[in-house]
Amino acid sequence: MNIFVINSGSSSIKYQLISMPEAKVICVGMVDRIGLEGAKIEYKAFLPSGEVSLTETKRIPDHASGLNAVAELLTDPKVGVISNPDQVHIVGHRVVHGGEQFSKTQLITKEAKAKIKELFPLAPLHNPANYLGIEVAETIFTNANQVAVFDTAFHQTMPEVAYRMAIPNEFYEKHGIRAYGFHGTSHKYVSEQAIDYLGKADSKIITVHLGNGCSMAAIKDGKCMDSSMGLGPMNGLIMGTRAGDLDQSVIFHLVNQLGYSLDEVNTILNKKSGMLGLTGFSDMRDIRKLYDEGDKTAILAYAMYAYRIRKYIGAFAAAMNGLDVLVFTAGVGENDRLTRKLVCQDMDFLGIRLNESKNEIHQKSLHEIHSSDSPVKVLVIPTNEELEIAMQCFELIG
Ligand SMILES: Nc1ncnc2c1ncn2[C@@H]1O[C@H](COP(=O)(O)OP(=O)(O)O)[C@@H](O)[C@H]1O
Ligand SMILES: CC(=O)OP(=O)(O)O
Ligand SMILES: [Mg+2]
Repeated sequence: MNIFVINSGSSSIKYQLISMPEAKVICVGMVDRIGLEGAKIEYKAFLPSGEVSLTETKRIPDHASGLNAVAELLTDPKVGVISNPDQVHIVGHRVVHGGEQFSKTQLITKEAKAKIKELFPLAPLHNPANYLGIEVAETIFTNANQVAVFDTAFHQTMPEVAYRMAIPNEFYEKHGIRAYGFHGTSHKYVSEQAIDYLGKADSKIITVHLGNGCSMAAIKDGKCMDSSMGLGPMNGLIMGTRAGDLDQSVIFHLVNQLGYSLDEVNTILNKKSGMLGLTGFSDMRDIRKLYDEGDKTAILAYAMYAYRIRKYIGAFAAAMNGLDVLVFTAGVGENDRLTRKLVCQDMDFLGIRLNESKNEIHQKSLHEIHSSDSPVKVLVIPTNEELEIAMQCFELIG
């Protein structure tokens, strides 16, 4: 059974065609910089005759043209992996916000689509792009089942004490204002990998997902107990372009004293803050270069980025009354040794002892980076949201 997974973001589409149940990747790629100068499509296919990789730079005005271009590559007589779209049996979509309506993977029906649309205001950077991905996929893969896998679903086990906010009850009861948590597919995938690796289902785990968006989860006995993200994917950690936790009075000050509109404040906090606001760059590789040159803004930004993560480690260890495993994942977590080193420094009181030379070795698979006497295991685990989505689709329909 062929499952085509679409991870549709605000300016990119990541995709994989996976054959299940053997979890064999048939092709993988990404459409980047949609609607911007220098848009490109990356495509890598594993054909019986060998591997084919190509990058096409072309105008991609919107998600629809991006997905159509990918579908053309999939069925291309030379580099394609299928002869027509009907050879895709399921299309699995990452949908970021599922609210309280969706705590599980869901077949996409008319009603489900309407509910996903209702959630646009809660994840304005993500859900509209996810929705568009569904609409376009329905026109290309007309005979496939369309399935939604929600970022919020894994976090639905959080206890009320963690997800409720101390504002008047009616806002929760009538309007669903509460913490939801995001990147759940990734937190679920890496925590299950950690449990399998250690052979201990009743572990107390903290997963640290550091990509463009960053979040942490507290996971006890395989269940999510808390998340650093809230109503939308904005708060908690310092991210590429998002501020994370912020004193609410900053918003009122920006509006009432400095004259910004609420829309402008939203753009500032979502797109112009975080590492970008502090250093002028959102990509950690650029910031690392500045850091190595001794740039003071980069040194401070790195210190703040790590400090925020450290505070959440303390909080989540307290929430679970202990900690067995700390997991780093996603682009920064898997690759940036400096971040891991700064996070784990002086965490001895919690039982976290990093082995600095192990931390420096780059490996593309699950590996340990703690010292042999460390009570807490520290693991780097590559995430694979696309594979997790394919597995959940297969479980639902296959
Ligand atoms: N070798 C590396 N060293 C440091 N940071 C890296 C490296 N590779 C990727 N990254 C970081 O990972 C981020 C993207 O992570 P990713 O998980 O792909 O995010 P997203 O899914 O949110 O787009 C980039 O912005 C970059 O900062
Ligand atoms: C939920 C979220 O922040 O997603 P991303 O990291 O893909 O922006
Ligand atoms: Mg991601």
